[in-house]
Amino acid sequence: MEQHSLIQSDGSSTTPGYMPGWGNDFETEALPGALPQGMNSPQKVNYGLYAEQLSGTAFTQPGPERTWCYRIRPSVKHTHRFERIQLPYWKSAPHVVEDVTSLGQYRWNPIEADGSLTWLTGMRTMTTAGDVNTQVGMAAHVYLVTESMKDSYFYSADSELLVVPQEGKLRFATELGILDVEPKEIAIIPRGLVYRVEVLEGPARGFVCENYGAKFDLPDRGPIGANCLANPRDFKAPVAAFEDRDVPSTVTVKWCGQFHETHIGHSPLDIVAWHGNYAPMKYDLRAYCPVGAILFDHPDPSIFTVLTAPSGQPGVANIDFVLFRERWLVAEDTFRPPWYHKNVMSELMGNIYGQYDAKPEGFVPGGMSLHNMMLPHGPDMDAFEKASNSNLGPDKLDRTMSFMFETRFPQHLTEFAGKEAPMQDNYIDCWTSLEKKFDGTPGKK
Ligand SMILES: O=C(O)Cc1cc(O)ccc1O
Ligand SMILES: [Fe+2]
Repeated sequence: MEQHSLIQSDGSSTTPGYMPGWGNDFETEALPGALPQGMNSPQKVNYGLYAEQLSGTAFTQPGPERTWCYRIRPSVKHTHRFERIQLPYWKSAPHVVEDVTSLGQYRWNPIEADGSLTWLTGMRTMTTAGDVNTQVGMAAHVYLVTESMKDSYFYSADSELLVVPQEGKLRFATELGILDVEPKEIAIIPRGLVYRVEVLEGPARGFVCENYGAKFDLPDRGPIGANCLANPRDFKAPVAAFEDRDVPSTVTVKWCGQFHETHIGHSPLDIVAWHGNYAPMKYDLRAYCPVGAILFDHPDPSIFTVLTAPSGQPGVANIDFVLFRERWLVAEDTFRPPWYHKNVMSELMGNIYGQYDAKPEGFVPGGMSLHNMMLPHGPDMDAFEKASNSNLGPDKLDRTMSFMFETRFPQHLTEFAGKEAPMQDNYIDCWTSLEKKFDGTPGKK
């Protein structure tokens, strides 16, 4: 066995296997007969395994999500005494920096990795919103990863993580199995799940939405019906994979915004079989089927929602994850790019690759922008002029993918975002040359 790999039921250690279906009740075993049938908690489990439940929702919540795990050692054996450690670039809400103002339109160039960084040391928080202690809101991060975690594991008690790779390829070796993810794919890592992150192709860069609140779910499609947007079958959970390795290891826990570390004598990725509906997932964004205007006008971008995390108030998301991908533009007599607007929600955008229609220049792959609550924004001068004057045949918006983390809570810049990250100081100039066309006479100008 390779030192840092999981053994799978077919004996291979490098090719992850996946099971389809968002929210499915999965069952999977890496050794035959390891999964109890007909019950969860038999007096003795086969192979001498321990049964352990991982509850991702309150026991009594409608539609509970939980997974039963059958493992070599119970997790409690993994958690002796915790020692506080510092990961100064990973911040949690509430976090308002005195001399950094979040009121403004902001844009950043891609952040580059500096030195050797792991999933933990390479996490750079850009914004935080809400409050991790009351389980509302989110944080937006950029990750820069050059090194695999070695005998080192992590879980977040605070949050589920939505991972949006932009460069490089990562492996999430989790308690429930392996997920490999690369640009144009996403991963969703649930609260409480232990994993290590390995670099398959580096350096790796991407974005993370850390969701402190209720889990991401597929949006209701309303009148769209039962199909399109993100279809449940395109989400994949890993098959069970475990390792039986007795080596000194560390487990880092994120808990109420603080990081603590404990030492254990073995790999915690020791779940041989599991069943349930609380699992990590990956999704290929190329499977997303956009629905949009086919005659005139520009619908609200909620039509491009991939996943939504509810806030408790119907229709008002704690977070929407929205995808602007390749699509045909066919609307007649229409200004086709996003309109100018102010929004009660706060919009953080990232560019995965290509050109975004409202910002042909400056919003580059790996870059980000922030348009906070009720701050006006919209197409830059070039986009406005082009879209106002072009001949409107069917146009393919091709080779492009950007996304938005949109939250009902204002997003506060971290010190890193305000002072260290490559902010474009001249961003708001992209609108200054929009000139007055009005001269009191009717007619289109
Ligand atoms: O570029 C943005 O600001 C995101 C966005 C896209 C869109 O199509 C409509 C509104 C909107 O906020
Ligand atoms: Fe917007």
